[in-house]
This record gives sequence, C-alpha cells and structure tokens, in this order.
Amino acid sequence: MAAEPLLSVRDLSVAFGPVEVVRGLSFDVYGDDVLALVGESGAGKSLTARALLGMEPRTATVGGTVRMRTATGTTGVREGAGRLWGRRVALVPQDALSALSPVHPVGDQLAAAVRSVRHLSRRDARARAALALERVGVPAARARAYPHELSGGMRQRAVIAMALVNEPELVVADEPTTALDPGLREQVLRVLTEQREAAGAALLLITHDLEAVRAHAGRVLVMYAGRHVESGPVDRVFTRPRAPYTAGLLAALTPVRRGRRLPAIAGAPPAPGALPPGCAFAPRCPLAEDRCRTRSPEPLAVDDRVVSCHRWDAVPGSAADAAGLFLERT
Ligand SMILES: Nc1ncnc2c1ncn2[C@@H]1O[C@H](COP(=O)(O)OP(=O)(O)OP(=O)(O)O)[C@@H](O)[C@H]1O
Repeated sequence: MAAEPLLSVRDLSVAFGPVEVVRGLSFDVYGDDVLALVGESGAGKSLTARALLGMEPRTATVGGTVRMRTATGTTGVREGAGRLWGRRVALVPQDALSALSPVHPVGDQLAAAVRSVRHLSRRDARARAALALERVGVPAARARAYPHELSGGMRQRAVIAMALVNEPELVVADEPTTALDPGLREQVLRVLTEQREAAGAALLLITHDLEAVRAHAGRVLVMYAGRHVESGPVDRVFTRPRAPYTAGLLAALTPVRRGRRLPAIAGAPPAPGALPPGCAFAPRCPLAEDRCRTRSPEPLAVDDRVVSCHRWDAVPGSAADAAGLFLERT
C-alpha cells in the first residue's frame, strides 16, 4: 500500500436542509486499494460516492474536504471534483441505461469519451474504444450496437469499459451489479476488479453483497445512519469485527450456533432527521449501555482498524460468537 493516499476524505457531511444524512466521515483510498463501502439501505453510501464525484443532488449541502494526490505531489480539492469526473475519477453506476445514451452505438459513445480528454482522430479513438470493449468481453462487432440491443450483462460491461477507457486513477462503483441477474453478478464484478487492477486504478466499491466484499475488496468501511462504524482490512474485520453493528451485518454470512444464520439485524435504522442521541445504533445494539445512549462514539484506532463504538472491547473475539449476540435477541 502506498504511503500517501490517492484520495483523502475528511469530515465529509451531506445535508438536505437541516438534516445531515452523512456526518463526520473520514477515510483514505490508496492507489492500489479496493475499498468496499457497506451498510444497510439509507446509510449514506451513494451520497458519499456522489459527493466525492461532485455529483450530489443540487439540493444537498456538502461539507468537509476531499483531496486527491496529483502527479506533482500536491493535492487537489473537492472544489475541482466536477472536473475530476471522466479523467481521474470515473463512476460505474448501478443502472447501465442511465450511464449510456440510448441514441448512439456504444462504440461511438466510448470513442466520444476518449476524444473528450485526448486529441485523437476519430479513427484512433474508435480503435481505442473497441479495444476497451474487447478487454471487458464485449466483442468488437458489438461496438456498433445501441445500448438496448445489448443484454444487461453486456451493457454493464460496456459501462465498465466506459469508466476505464480514459485510464482513471479511481473508479467509484455504486452497486455495479445489483441490476443484473444473480448468476451474472460475480462474472461482471470479476471483470470490473480485473480490469481496474490491469489499469492500476483504485476502486471504491459500494455494495450490499458481503460475499463480494470478501472476494474482491482489500479494505472495508462500514457505515450506519450516515456515520463511520468500523474500517480496516477485510480479512481482519470479517474474522474479528470490533463493532457490534459490523458483527450483526456479518451474521448473515456466518453460521452461528447449530448452523443458524441471522437473516438481518432486528429493527430498522433510524430515519434521517430522527437520530437518537448518542450512538445511532444503540436502540438495536445488544451491548448498548447508558453512555451509548447519550454520547456519540468518536472514531478510535484499535489495532489494525478504526472503530466508532464505546463497547468495542466487549465484542466477542470471533465473528461467529459476535454474531451470536444478535441471535439471542431473535
Ligand atoms: N435527494 C435527496 N433528498 C433528500 N434525502 C435524500 C436524497 N437522496 C438521498 N436521501 C436520503 O439520504 C439517506 C442516504 O441515502 P443514500 O442513497 O446515500 O443511502 P445508501 O446507503 O446508498 O442506500 P442504498 O443502499 O439503499 O442505496 C437516505 O435516508 C435517503 O433517503
């Protein structure tokens, strides 16, 4: 891992009017990283990604800083984030149709993207586009197809090619395979991770699929109700979660006691604007005590990770035992 992060996010907040839906979020992405962002629906994962790209909704107010390392060693800031789009940072969205124009063949769209950042002839740009499509498994002959003429899997491959064609340093993929049939998801995700590796780009992967995180990510950041819960190396966090919320999420992966699995943590996250005082997870947490209900935990460096939980040292030492905390309550 490079000593200096490619992307540094500090105290990021995203608010709609008085309601903060992302709050005090800090993390780094390194040049060779696959960082997964996980958490239940509404945790603020997509808005975090959009804010990094300068693509947040117009009604949102973004605070904090996002800095990106430049070739000269100085840093860029979020004020320029809109301009980073397409060149240094690229997005793979959930829905391929929203990323592609319905009225142009995919090859032409890729070639236009190439020409938007490079002075190349049409022919050279088209050749580059065809190569990018071939790399992700879209045969050259399909470059002339319109998006609606491609299958869902092929379309998502084309979007991955589009994201990588201008050799970005960071790819942000927001649930890149959710819209696909389950059988195709792993295949397309593998294409994305292999291609980003070949291109030497870092990947910020937003997903609900914890198996995919285990298979493809090096580090993970768990969010709850817009805040940081736990972050660190996947192999460590998945085998020994330090925050009860992480343990509860992982319970879906870990057979606890006589093969029983927990389908989901009981209860639901709080609505934005109605967060309880203290730790937002306290009402659902089997380990919560008084201080959890009154004081919000600050991120703390513990061994190989950062954890935002007052009770981290009371979490059992294995993922299965920690998941068992939640089983007691079902
Ligand atoms: N344009 C908007 N206006 C107001 N609130 C919004 C807007 N977009 C998102 N939100 C709210 O912000 C919170 C975080 O949304 P976000 O889409 O980032 O969550 P997420 O973690 O990506 O969820 P999912 O996994 O379902 O995609 C949610 O409670 C959502 O309702």
